[in-house]
Amino acid sequence: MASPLPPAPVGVHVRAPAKINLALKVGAPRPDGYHPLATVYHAVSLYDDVHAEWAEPDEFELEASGEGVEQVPLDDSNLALRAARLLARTHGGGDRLGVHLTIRKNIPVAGGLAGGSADGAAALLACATLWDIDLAPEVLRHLGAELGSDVPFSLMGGTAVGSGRGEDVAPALARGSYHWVLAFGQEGLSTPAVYRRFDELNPSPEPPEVPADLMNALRGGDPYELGAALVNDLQPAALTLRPQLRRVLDAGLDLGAVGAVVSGSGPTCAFLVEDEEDAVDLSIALSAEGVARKVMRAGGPVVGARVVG
Ligand SMILES: C[C@@](CO)(OP(=O)(O)O)[C@H](O)COP(=O)(O)OP(=O)(O)OC[C@H]1O[C@@H](n2ccc(N)nc2=O)[C@H](O)[C@@H]1O
Ligand SMILES: Nc1ncnc2c1ncn2[C@@H]1O[C@H](COP(=O)(O)OP(=O)(O)O)[C@@H](O)[C@H]1O
Repeated sequence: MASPLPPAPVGVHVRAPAKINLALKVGAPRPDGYHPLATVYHAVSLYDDVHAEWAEPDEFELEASGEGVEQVPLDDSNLALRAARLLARTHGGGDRLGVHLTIRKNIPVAGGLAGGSADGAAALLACATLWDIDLAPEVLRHLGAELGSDVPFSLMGGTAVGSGRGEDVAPALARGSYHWVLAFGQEGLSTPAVYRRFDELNPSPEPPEVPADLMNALRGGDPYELGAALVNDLQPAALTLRPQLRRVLDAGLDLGAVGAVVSGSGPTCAFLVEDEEDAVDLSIALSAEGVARKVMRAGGPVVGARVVG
């Protein structure tokens, strides 16, 4: 007797990574209010998971659980729901599609780690797979840019240079893998508020450029060079809004990190160390200092949003 066919998949599971900005250079606001950026994104091994399952036609449903879930909007402003609706509207071919999305969060909300963007990217890919909509990666990234400036990078992953408002991404020439320790803040920071404070602190910033020393360090793959080259123009703004972050950064450096930087608009602080052993040591020591809500290890670069299983 022929063996029975495997059951049809009932859903799609996509995993998408957090990012840190190894460099974040910011210019003066454009007429549309966005700031021109020259940034180097780096995807790290801290992930949100999104499951997509069929729902009734025109039904778009969402549930969420995990880290910081009480701060995740469950209405139409959620980036995963927005992604599903955008894809259905633009590439659904007039079909009455529907989806039930389940988000499992590990990336802290409003942490400067692009957790919402990861969910948006994951939902785009999960729905495209579920609904059998075959799109080229650049088309998916183009759709992602409509959701948020960081979403195209969440799809791409790796280490990449971001320009425009951050949505134009191109893989960076980078060697090696890096060990990070991440220190989460007590409360999130609002990205628009940090950009506004940047404007107050920098009335006429230079046009942003990716720092040559950082690109050289990435080409060489040396953590010490990379540690010395980490830079974030939003860091002074984040520090004036959250002065206690200075203590976190200093504690990590005193305890042996080879580099320290606030990730994006903060408040997560990212520490670079030489190897896995140093990452274990630093994460234990930093936890014992009691300066952060939670301390985690992560490696990078990792791939962008991917279907799992
Ligand atoms: C600061 C960065 C650095 O990678 O990351 P996070 O700290 O949020 O993770 C990003 O620029 C955040 O990107 P993202 O969170 O996707 O922002 P968007 O949804 O596009 O925009 C939210 C708001 O941030 C401000 N914004 C964002 C991007 C940009 N280049 N200039 C801006 O001024 C605007 O006030 C905008 O209304
Ligand atoms: N799926 C989502 N997960 C987290 N936040 C989301 C999501 N969808 C929309 N948001 C909104 O996006 C804001 C920024 O969240 P997030 O992407 O986690 O931080 P950041 O922009 O600092 O990287 C949150 O405060 C929340 O209001």
